[in-house]
Amino acid sequence: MVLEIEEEKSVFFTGSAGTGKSLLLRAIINALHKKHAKKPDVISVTASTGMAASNIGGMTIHSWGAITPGMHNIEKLISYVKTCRPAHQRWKNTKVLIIDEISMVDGKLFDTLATLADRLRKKTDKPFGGIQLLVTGDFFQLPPVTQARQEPIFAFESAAWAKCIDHIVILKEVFRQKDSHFVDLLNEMRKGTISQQARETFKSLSRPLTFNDGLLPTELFPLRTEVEKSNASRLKSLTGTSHFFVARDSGSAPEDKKRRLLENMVAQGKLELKKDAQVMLIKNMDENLVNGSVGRVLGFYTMALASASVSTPVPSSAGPSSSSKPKSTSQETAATSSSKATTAIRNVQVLEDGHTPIEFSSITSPEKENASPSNGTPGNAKPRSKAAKDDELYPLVEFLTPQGKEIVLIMRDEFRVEDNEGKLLARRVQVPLVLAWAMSIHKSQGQTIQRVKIDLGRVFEKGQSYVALSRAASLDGLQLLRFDPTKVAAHPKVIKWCRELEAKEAAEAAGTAGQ
Ligand SMILES: Nc1ncnc2c1ncn2[C@@H]1O[C@H](COP(=O)(O)OP(=O)(O)OP(=O)(O)O)[C@@H](O)[C@H]1O
Repeated sequence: MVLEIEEEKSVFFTGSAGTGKSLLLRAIINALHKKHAKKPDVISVTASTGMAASNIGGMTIHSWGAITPGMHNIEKLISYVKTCRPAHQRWKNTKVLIIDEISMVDGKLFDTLATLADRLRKKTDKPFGGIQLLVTGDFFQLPPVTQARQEPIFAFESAAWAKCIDHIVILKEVFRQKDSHFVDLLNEMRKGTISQQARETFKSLSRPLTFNDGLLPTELFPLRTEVEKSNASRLKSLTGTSHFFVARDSGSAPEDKKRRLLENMVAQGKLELKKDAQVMLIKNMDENLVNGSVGRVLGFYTMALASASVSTPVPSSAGPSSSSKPKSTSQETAATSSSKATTAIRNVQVLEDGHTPIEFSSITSPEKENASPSNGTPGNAKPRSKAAKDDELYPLVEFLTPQGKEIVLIMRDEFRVEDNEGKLLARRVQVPLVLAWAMSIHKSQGQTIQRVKIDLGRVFEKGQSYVALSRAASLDGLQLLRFDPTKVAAHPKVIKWCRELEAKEAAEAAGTAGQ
């Protein structure tokens, strides 16, 4: 595939859930940015949804191309693009266009993009105006959003697809799930041929999941209202004091538009948390702590106190101030700072009570926090001068990660919406957490979740079941209620397309072997 990309061919790489498409895409983007460091605007990074785009540091395909959703009149679209100078420049300057989560790109939109590229760029015989496409996603996952449950038209059905895509790569090895039995079950779902044995296994997953660390499986729902209801009732049942985090909002959009933009953000306007609340991180920090990591709130502490509780490694002379020993965490070293992660204090050490930060330094209470920590390495903390001023109490969260557990103080982070010209329309500064007893299947796409609960009785759209089930890292971490084989069926158009693709791949492989 590297060769094909270097030869400037347009490539679509796909594979079932967890085969590493996102990881590979990030590596490709990094390599391209390095290669074109002197002319970064020749690389355009986009995705079908805002969430997928933010995970790869890109923008939605609609924003990138200045496309008004639902508008298919090419002349009007061309006139509009020409009034948006940055978008027009992007159309003219881009050499490589990356599109992630292609399964949610409507076939008609794909044709529109191809026509716009032909019309807005210098004349060429090459398809898509000569732009090299690097496209990824899995058509067995969520389909394009349609009006009134109309039949979706997938990108592979568009006239432009066959002309533009030169090379298709199917990734085969699944990395998310280590258990080959689980991988086989998910593959049966993909193909729409679920054996009797697989049915029995799926049915047996209705048992309750219990863990002794207070973290419950995250329940995945098709609708946002169901998610909100479930999280609210769980939070209400906790007896602790509520801590409210009110977002600091700003931006230059007119008030009405700004309100709408802010309402659509994953980060909430008013986040209510309590000790023991189950939460999910909504920003990527590194490979270990990602958008989707689930944890439990241990308590609320200042940044200075948490900074004083980080140790690299635990200094022999500076043990905890009480006789209690540090509770072991999977990572005994403080995290190195990452340019993206500027709003958390990583690897906070706590006492044996499981929630109180150890004070390695001389700081003993929030009141004394102007003192500088002598031993602690404040992980990714902001400079001390800012810390001294910041006396807000932030949630200290114990996250469950693929490497074990990590305790982190989560501070405020920035969420932005910009227009086609890069102007800041809306900005929200908020703690990057949401309640995580429940979440929507839509938001879970792309994530790996250690513990998942799904009620298939609620699922109504093709692809939803596969996305939901394939988020689970293991069968041990999956609870499945009301299993119904008809609810896990993939879209027949996708099954047919995939069979043809695999048959073509097998024929090509046989041809190569026979030469
Ligand atoms: N080559 C690899 N070696 C080891 N682990 C990998 C590799 N590729 C991916 N992983 C891990 O497997 C998990 C799933 O990877 P990733 O999210 O990239 O898959 P995906 O194909 O994009 O999945 P989905 O379609 O469900 O979004 C991640 O935890 C990732 O770190």
